[in-house]
Amino acid sequence: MRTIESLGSLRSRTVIVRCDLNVPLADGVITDDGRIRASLTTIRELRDAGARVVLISHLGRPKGEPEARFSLRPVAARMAELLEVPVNFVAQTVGADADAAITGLADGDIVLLENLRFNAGETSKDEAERLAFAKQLATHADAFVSDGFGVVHRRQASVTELAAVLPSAAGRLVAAELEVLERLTARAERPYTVVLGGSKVSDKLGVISHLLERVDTLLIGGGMLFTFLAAQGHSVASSLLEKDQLDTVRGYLAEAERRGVRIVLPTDVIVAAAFAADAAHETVSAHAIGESSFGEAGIGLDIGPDSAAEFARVINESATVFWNGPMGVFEMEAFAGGTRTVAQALTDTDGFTVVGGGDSAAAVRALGFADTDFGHISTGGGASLEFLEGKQLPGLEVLA
Ligand SMILES: Nc1ncnc2c1ncn2[C@@H]1O[C@H](COP(=O)(O)OP(=O)(O)O)[C@@H](O)[C@H]1O
Ligand SMILES: O=C(OP(=O)(O)O)[C@H](O)COP(=O)(O)O
Repeated sequence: MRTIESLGSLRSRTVIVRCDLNVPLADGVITDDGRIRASLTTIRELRDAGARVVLISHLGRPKGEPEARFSLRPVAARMAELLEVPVNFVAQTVGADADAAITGLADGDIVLLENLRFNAGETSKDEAERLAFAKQLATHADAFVSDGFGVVHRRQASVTELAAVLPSAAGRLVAAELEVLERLTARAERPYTVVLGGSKVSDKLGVISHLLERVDTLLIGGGMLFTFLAAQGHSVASSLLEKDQLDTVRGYLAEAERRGVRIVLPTDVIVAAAFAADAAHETVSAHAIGESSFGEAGIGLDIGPDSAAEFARVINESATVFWNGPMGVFEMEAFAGGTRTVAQALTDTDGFTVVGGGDSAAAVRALGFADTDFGHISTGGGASLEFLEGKQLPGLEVLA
């Protein structure tokens, strides 16, 4: 992969840096700045080299037009604090204000543009539209550094097309992530366990068929577990469910059995009356979610204590563990227990452990664990999962 060195001298050159600054926010306040910190190495290096630095990123999933709650403005402020230099924020991604801010940069200056996904071209399915948007982004730039590891699995304008219209290279975060994640591919020490949870269920179900070729055990928690329970014929009441994936999941269960891969599903679940921090809740058998006191209104928001203990036991016996996706709605204390037990097990095991994903990383830090408690904390969840399933990632292919 091309490195920053391949771009030659960057003094007085305008360099666009694609970061993944998609941080969790609560009422406009950043609750975990891990992804901002992870992007600083490349930014500092470019600044020190005398480059004029233009930072771009997405935040959340706005649908091609501006939405105030997804603004990157708070990120610029936090980045300036961490770098201890000004980071100018422009409330526009492309257009006259962005042009003026970029052309006005002096050597070493940094500007952060507004959320890429406020523009339909960024995530368009139409390659010509993505290319047109990438060309707009590239108007005043001399080079492109791709450092948003969390999005390298996305075919989006700022990830793939931008790399084609400018001299481009991988940033230091992307390079560092790949170096560590290599240990989770063919060289992974066995037994190898992958723990899956979170809420991006349809994205993550897709990786399972390839993971079955590579791992010994899959532990399933988070929002994804209900599609598995439903596929086995159990009622899940109002829990998160991907109805159109039931047959696919039945296929995974059969395939796992054929291959001798263990898929461990929770045996107990914490069911709540509503999706709220103070909702009434109770622990029920995973096979009787519909029979909780809340009937069909019940929502499964965490794995139960027996399941968490079983997951911990499997993790402790593993030589390699990759974990993506919280086991429950950890943002609410009543539903953080499963995530806490799994995090503790990763810190206790002698095996090599990797936690991947914006929310998973935020979860372990929010629960009081330190980055050094794990072998590696990856900034990418979906990206690292697709990498370890052996897929060619579009955002990396364009840098080869
Ligand atoms: N049972 C559940 N129902 C609904 N949401 C859940 C459930 N379990 C976990 N979540 C949510 O999943 C989110 C994180 O999912 P995801 O984005 O897939 O993880 P990551 O960013 O680590 O890849 C968290 O905000 C958490 O509240
Ligand atoms: O948060 C992210 O991914 P993750 O939840 O898999 O870690 C990345 O910023 C990618 O975001 P996306 O899944 O909306 O493309």
